[in-house]
Amino acid sequence: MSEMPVLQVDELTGGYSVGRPVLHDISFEVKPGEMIGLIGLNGAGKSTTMKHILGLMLPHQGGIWINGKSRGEEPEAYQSSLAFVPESPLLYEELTVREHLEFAARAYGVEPEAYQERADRLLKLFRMEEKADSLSMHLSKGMKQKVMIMCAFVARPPLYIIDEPFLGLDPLGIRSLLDFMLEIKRSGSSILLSSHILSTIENYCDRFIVLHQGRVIAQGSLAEIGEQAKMPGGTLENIFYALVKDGE
Ligand SMILES: Nc1ncnc2c1ncn2[C@@H]1O[C@H](COP(=O)(O)OP(=O)(O)OP(=O)(O)O)[C@@H](O)[C@H]1O
Repeated sequence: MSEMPVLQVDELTGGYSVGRPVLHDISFEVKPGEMIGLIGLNGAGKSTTMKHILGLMLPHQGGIWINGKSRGEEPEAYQSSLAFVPESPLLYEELTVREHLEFAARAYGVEPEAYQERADRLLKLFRMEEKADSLSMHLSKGMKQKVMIMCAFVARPPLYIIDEPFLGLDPLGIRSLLDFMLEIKRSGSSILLSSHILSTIENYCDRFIVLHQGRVIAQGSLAEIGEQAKMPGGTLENIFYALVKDGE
């Protein structure tokens, strides 16, 4: 019997108004310990897919299950099974970095000891120790992005949804995030990651889902989508380019 997916998206049609879907018949799965790259041009539907998974938007058709449960069936279990890193940082200006981490830990019911250990580790990893007691309004753009990332990783849910996390991060921050995501994966959690920086994610994701104009036009490992694009052995960027050009 195959392993139960952490996330199952089945024939999802959805969007911002019922008569005008922007997602059409999207199906894919994320298995435990997998890192999946969701890639597509601007407006392809990556963030909209994520908003549906997060429960911020309701499917017009089809369904979404986390560990076999839909949001309608078990809203609390569903919601506590995922953590989200949004594309642009949303912080409370008058809270410090540490207060943000504490707030996130409390929201996810993280035990104080585990919180302390994780917060110290994350502050060190993202070189934010000196800023731990700074108000978020006094942080640089990249530092704000790091706070969002650290808040998500203070919790240990089975599924992380991460929307274009690299923008604004310096090269050390990008490397720290990639290495940390590998560690999270090894511990059994799964990651759905969207990014335009294809060369960065190429060697880190187990599989890719290529969205184009709200449809999945290819999915699989780099080798598999390379075959689908008739470009075996190609780089992710070349494969992606061939797929979307064909999809026009
Ligand atoms: N709040 C909104 N209301 C109506 N339409 C929207 C809204 N947000 C996005 N859309 C539309 O939905 C479609 C998919 O957009 P989405 O934001 O999911 O793309 P994306 O793949 O995340 O793009 P990007 O790479 O630019 O972040 C686009 O046609 C966009 O215009």
